Amino acid sequence: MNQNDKKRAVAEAAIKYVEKDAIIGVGTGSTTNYFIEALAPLAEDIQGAVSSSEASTEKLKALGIEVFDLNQVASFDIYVDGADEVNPQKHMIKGGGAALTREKIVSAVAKKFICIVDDSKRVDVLGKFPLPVEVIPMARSYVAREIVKLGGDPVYRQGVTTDNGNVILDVYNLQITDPLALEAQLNQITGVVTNGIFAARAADVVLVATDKGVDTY
Ligand SMILES: O=C(CO)[C@H](O)[C@H](O)COP(=O)(O)O
Repeated sequence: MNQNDKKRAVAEAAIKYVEKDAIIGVGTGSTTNYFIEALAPLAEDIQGAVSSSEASTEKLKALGIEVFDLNQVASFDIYVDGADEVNPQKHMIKGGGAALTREKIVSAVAKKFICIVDDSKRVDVLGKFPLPVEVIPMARSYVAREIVKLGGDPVYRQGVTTDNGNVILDVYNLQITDPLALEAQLNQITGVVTNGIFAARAADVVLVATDKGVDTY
């Protein structure tokens, strides 16, 4: 099975968590795009979605799925999203698609985070994938210097502006042995909007597509 087949398989497996009349939290990225496709036949059965990016919003609306403003929704059951890495504790690195801040906000409101990945994303220790950090543009160089003091190598993601009008620093060479602590520490740097470690809000369920099928943990 190639990687796209695995992404499709794991996205389809997440459909079993979608209940009638539910509002579904929807992430961003190529795996999530397969989930959005799989949601299409259920458009009439669900109330709608809350979305973590302009890109996903556009796709959901094109399928006739209503997209609610998060401020109109006090609570909803599931948030479905991909990840760039996930460890056995269900901590993740996210933000390869630059949507990390809205992903963190929408997933914070969801009762259950369902992470959908192919097996290339499974790791023991987070940090091989460069950690995305969303930064207020005028703070970019300051934040980069502070990250160097923490042992990381930040690289400005050229040509990318987030949906919130900010920039991304991708931080290389971090061995993230304490994801909770590093997530909090990075968020303390003035000018950081958020970082792509999802440990304070880990996944509740991880679905992993392998050659043998979809595992759940
Ligand atoms: O965090 C994300 C976007 O900001 C994505 O979930 C992550 O990058 C995985 O993407 P893909 O499913 O395309 O591999």
